[in-house]
Amino acid sequence: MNRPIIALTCGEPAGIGPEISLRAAWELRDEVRCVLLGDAALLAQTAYDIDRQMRVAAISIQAWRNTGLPNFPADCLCVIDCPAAEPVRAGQLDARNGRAVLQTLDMAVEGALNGAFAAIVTAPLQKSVINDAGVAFTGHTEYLADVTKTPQVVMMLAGGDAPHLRVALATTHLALKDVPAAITAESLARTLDIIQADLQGKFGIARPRILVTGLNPHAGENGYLGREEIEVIAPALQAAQQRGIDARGPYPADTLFQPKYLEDADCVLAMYHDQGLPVLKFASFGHGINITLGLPLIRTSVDHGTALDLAARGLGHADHGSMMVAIRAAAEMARKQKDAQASP
Ligand SMILES: NC(=O)c1ccc[n+]([C@@H]2O[C@H](COP(=O)([O-])OP(=O)(O)OC[C@H]3O[C@@H](n4cnc5c(N)ncnc54)[C@H](O)[C@@H]3O)[C@@H](O)[C@H]2O)c1
Ligand SMILES: N[C@H](C(=O)O)[C@H](O)COP(=O)(O)O
Repeated sequence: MNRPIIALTCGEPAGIGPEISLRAAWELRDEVRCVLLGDAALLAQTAYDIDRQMRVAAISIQAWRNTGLPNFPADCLCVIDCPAAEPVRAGQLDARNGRAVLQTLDMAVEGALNGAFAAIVTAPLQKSVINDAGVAFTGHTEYLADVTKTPQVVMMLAGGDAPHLRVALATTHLALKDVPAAITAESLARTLDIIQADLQGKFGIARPRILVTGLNPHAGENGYLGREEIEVIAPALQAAQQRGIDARGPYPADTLFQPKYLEDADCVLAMYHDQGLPVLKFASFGHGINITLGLPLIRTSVDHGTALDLAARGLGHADHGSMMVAIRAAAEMARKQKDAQASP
């Protein structure tokens, strides 16, 4: 079988990222060739502690750049070594290791853009640690947009028991007080264009149906509870419809998430992080995934964070289900994108 090569960044080394990355990569080794990016010594020790059968072999960044990936057998996971600056203690954050985490992302992007990797899958990192290391950072989503020089991207989570529950966000990691000003006709137009293009190109949905929430309670109650729906969102939806996008709304967010609406939709566009994601995570925490739309590469991630509480208790407490789904989804998106490019 022709296994796609996927870069798997192992995230915060003191969290559950190394463990769930190894477990998922190992279980999926017949379907996908995962290349792990992280501290090689930590990953080798973690692999040994999980399962003595699990084999990992590491190469340096320089060796990878000079000669590419070695031809390891399928039962040996490849690691590109991005060494932590300081010894890692499970469950204990150390800002001195923050830059090594960013290095894993940089290497994954480099490989995805030069064609070495079909996609990137990211294990969770601790956003505060990157900031404590001296780098302003709000999330993978924004960082990947920055390093690939992409002016706008869209965060979308997928999962849940309803078929195809996908929730995209009009704003990402933004303080609540800054949300209204960030929602403009222009930003909504770009967001809807990105959702349409990626649901077509990476998910194979010919004419995506997008349901859009309002910003205010009861979608503004005809202007009595806020005017963003009347002044910004509805006009943006009309303009999108004229561009051939099937976007409907704005609907009250509190009642939109029920099967009779969702059955007729490929994606819900919510206005901000905690308007859309609690619904998705309530429906599917542990087997949902996070996808960045609009990038010049494929990136998926898990639906959970670093779970330092579990990492501190040792191996065997974290569920790697979301990581399995994220890897499989990335491989599938890579296949769909390749097919779409082959038949314009
Ligand atoms: N993709 C990412 O990089 C990503 C995603 C979400 C959160 N985060 C970051 O993670 C850090 C911690 O965030 P948090 O505490 O809000 O959320 P969290 O997801 O780390 O933890 C919330 C709860 O869920 C549990 N949990 C999380 N993952 C689990 C798993 N795989 N199996 C079993 N239980 C699991 C934890 O034990 C905890 O009780 C923050 O810095 C946050 O920004 C990163
Ligand atoms: N917003 C995401 C979530 O709640 O799951 C999470 O913070 C990760 O975001 P990035 O992929 O941008 O790091």
